Amino acid sequence: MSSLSGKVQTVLGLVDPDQLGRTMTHEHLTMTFECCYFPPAPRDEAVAADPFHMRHLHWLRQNPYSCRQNLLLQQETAAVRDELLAYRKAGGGAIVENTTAGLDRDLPTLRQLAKDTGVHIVAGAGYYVDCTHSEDTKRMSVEQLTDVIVAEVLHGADGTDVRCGVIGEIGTGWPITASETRVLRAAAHAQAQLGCPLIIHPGRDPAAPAAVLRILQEAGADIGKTVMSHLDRTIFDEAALLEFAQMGSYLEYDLFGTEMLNYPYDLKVDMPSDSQRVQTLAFLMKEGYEDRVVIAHDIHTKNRLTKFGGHGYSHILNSIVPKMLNRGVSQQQVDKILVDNPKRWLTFK
Ligand SMILES: CC(=O)NCCS(=O)(=O)O
Repeated sequence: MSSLSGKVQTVLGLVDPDQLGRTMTHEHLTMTFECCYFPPAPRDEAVAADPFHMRHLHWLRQNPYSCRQNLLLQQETAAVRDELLAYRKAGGGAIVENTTAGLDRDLPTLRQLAKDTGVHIVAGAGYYVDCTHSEDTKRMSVEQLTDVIVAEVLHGADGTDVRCGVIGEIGTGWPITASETRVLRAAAHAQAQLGCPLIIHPGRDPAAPAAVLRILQEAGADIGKTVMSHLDRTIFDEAALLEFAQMGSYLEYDLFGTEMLNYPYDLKVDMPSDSQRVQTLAFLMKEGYEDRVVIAHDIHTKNRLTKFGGHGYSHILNSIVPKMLNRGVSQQQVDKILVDNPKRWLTFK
């Protein structure tokens, strides 16, 4: 049994799991998403160069990845601080900050935000998707990658003494690359050593989540202590969702607040509305998965902050929870989704 056993590791140190309260399991507070810039249509180039005006709000919400400035969330720390204070007022207690290597993780800023706001912040260890892996990362063996991830949890990451409390989001695309497979195996080995929570960003294909879990399983991961993110843009068919759910990971719906007609990374995808997300949660409750569901907003662009007319980090607490209750999800189930499931997942074995 390690000294972390029975505790949650935040950027300010170990805490008792009961201290977390309502927890968003997938957010970003400071990061860059430049790796996923998607050039605008030629007719939109002028708007994309300067979109932060009321008259462009609709365009920005529909095309968040086509404006370079919008991808620099790390420029908005003061606004994020205000948002976290509002999140606490709305009844929020904790946030899992999923920024890993490749997205400009900034642990000193996370520590300062936790001090300034009183929100418990859990930071992520490991690597994002292949296109962000450095040449060094691509050359590393599974054992070397495992050592890095373990050190990020036990000693601190990026040359700081700020320790990560979760592995991930570990990024994968579709098909899964050789480098991503090595990182997945390393994440599994590190999780097996540490007994810690793990969270995955799957590729954009309905087969991707199960393919990732199979790699993790073979490498000795604890699937019951693993969150599969972004299911709202990945698995649409109910039978396929139930088949995936049987593999035993946590099921994460984490794009609350994102409503767009054309999802640029895969035009075949119809991005669901928040109402459809709530319907899916109600379906999973009916099917008996109340102990396996977690939710969040995955804020990763500026336009989603209230400063820029977005929904902010309190949207779920202020607007989605009432909708869930109105659609047949019980208060006890809401509490499981927001408090009990994140707490169980985040507690080291
Ligand atoms: C930061 C991040 O990876 N967000 C997910 C965006 S996606 O469009 O759902 O892949």
